[in-house]
Amino acid sequence: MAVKLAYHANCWGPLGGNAVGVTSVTQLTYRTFADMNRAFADIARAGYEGVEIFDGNLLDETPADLRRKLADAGLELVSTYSGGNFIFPDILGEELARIERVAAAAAEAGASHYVLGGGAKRAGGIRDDDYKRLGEALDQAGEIVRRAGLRAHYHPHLSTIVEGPAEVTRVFGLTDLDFCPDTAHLAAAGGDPAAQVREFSGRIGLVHLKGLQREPFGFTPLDAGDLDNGAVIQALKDINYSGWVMAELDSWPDPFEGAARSHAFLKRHFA
Ligand SMILES: O=C1C[C@@H](O)[C@H](O)[C@@H](O)C1=O
Repeated sequence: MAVKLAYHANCWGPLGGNAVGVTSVTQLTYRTFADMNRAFADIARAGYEGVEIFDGNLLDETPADLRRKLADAGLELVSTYSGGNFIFPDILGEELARIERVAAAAAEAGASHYVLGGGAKRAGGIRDDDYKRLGEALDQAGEIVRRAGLRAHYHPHLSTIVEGPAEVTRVFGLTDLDFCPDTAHLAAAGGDPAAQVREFSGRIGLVHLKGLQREPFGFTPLDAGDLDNGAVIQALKDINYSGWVMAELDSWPDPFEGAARSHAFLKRHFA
């Protein structure tokens, strides 16, 4: 099994959104408020070959500058990540325009994957046809991403309408997109990430792994917390997964130390 190890650059500062997006949804990118040079240097020093960055950080600079910066650090841009509401027809065109802009920049910067999260929860609660709207929007986004030359993946996420295992199974019956399992989000929502890897064995082209501590709630490096990421890696081996494995950790007191610990864990389990 050939896997390559990558790390998300979201751990070197607070996570947030582009403030202009408060009044213009087409500008509503995700971002990490951090020195990306430091993030890239630490990720490479921890032993990873690739990196994922949020769409907002991607659009901060020209694709050529980003490519140069990553090459200097010895890293490959694997993927970018965008969130979206995806269930409101009035703003969907704006969200898709953003995805088109981001996909073009990501492709030019050398990325091969695009991760999408989201599906908004309404003030009045989830409506049954929100899942159909989400599935259709994801397929449209997927087509845009494919045209740019990237592979699109949907990433279930806490606080969206796709959290628990029944919702995960439902949405993948409504979209053709690949499944990007995020072990901590799936487990926190009551799922069994190893079982979900097996359930969607033919549809996984990128994986997000992080540790989860249930009490008090928090994400951890892969060698800590209550979630058995070793069992998930065994499931990936059993389905002959090959490709990028992306470790991540939204925040950690010493981001380099967190990245290095997860790298050691991955090396041990994929050996
Ligand atoms: O998809 C994600 C985006 C962010 O909410 C966060 O960095 C991370 O936990 C995640 O999985």
